[in-house]
Amino acid sequence: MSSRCGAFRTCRRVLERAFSLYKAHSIKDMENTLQLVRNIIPPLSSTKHKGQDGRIGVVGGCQEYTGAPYFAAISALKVGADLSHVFCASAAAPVIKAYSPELIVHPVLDSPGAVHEVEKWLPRLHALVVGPGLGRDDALLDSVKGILEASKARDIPVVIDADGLWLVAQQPALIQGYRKAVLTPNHMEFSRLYDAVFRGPVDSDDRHGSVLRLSQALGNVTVVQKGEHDILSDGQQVLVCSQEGSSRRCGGQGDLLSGSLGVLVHWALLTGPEKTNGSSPLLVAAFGACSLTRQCNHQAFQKHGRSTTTSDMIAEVGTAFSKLFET
Ligand SMILES: NC(=O)C1=CN([C@@H]2O[C@H](COP(=O)(O)OP(=O)(O)OC[C@H]3O[C@@H](n4cnc5c(N)ncnc54)[C@H](OP(=O)(O)O)[C@@H]3O)[C@@H](O)[C@H]2O)[C@@H](O)CC1
Ligand SMILES: Nc1ncnc2c1ncn2[C@@H]1O[C@H](COP(=O)(O)OP(=O)(O)OP(=O)(O)O)[C@@H](O)[C@H]1O
Ligand SMILES: [Mg+2]
Repeated sequence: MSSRCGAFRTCRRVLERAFSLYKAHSIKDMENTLQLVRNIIPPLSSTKHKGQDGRIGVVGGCQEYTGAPYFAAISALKVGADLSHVFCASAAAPVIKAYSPELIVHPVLDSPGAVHEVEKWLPRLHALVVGPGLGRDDALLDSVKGILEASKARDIPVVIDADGLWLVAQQPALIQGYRKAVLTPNHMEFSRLYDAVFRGPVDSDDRHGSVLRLSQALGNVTVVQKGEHDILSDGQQVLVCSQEGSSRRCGGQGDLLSGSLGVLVHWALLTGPEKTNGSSPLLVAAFGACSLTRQCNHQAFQKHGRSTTTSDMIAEVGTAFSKLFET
């Protein structure tokens, strides 16, 4: 048998597995995957010290966008991280600090030594969320490139969202093959990434195939395409999250998702694949963050209807988490 033939068969097996999973993704499958999420959640215990359940860093926040990094960082805390840092441009720092005394805010991203300033903290961080409210200034993006390289060198998991995905679309090699990266594109961000990698437009009739292919082309980086249903793949499996949300599409929901995912990724990697039934821990973590965000949206909408905002959703994180994962 030629190696080309073997590769074709392997590829077909992966596709068949992925497609059968997609087709079979019923309420029962959702419940089974939620059970895997429950397995990665660390017990609350009086023997643990501060920091053990997660020290998360968010890289983002500039003059224009201060809400996005705040939403991501506060969501990480509300989900259960012990400490949440924000590394932002100096103009954003006082604003973010004023939103919350709970966040540790470093006004370093636009300083000449930005990479070094963030690198100093990396040994103390369990995961980074890169991109919410980062903006697209070339100098900031250049520093973020250095921060990503430094995180990879230390094997730190990274969730890449928003303008972090803009950077990855310019330079896919930055995360190529880094298995501890999760990308969380919205509709537009996914199209941009797909176009950058395949030099052609997405087939909008084949969302799950597109997500699977993008993950494979990037060397099995986990990809979460957000939308009416969230489609998740690690290049092997495709999962669909259809947890009931609402029709309210206020800005900032994606930031809640990426911040939550920062913590869940850390917990999932600590737990390991034995507890996720062979599925990738990162894929299970991503499914958890998608379900949680949508459940927060659902609960907030029941109370606030059309006036629902992301702050209302963040207020629901505790009860949504208990309902989904602690039943
Ligand atoms: N409070 C804050 O500080 C917040 C700050 N944020 C920060 O803003 C920065 C830019 O992020 P982003 O998401 O606006 O940029 P991007 O993905 O280029 O989208 C731009 C355009 O794409 C389109 N579009 C989007 N979805 C679509 C869909 N489903 N289907 C079809 N089209 C769709 C839509 O185009 P339009 O409809 O206007 O033509 C949209 O206007 C980033 O740093 C982020 O973190 C946010 O986090 C929010 C809270
Ligand atoms: N049409 C939809 N129906 C139901 N839920 C949706 C829909 N579109 C997005 N969502 C949910 O909203 C959340 C955020 O996805 P969205 O596509 O709005 O991200 P985003 O554009 O990055 O948000 P942000 O404004 O924070 O940047 C996800 O949990 C996703 O499942
Ligand atoms: Mg976004």
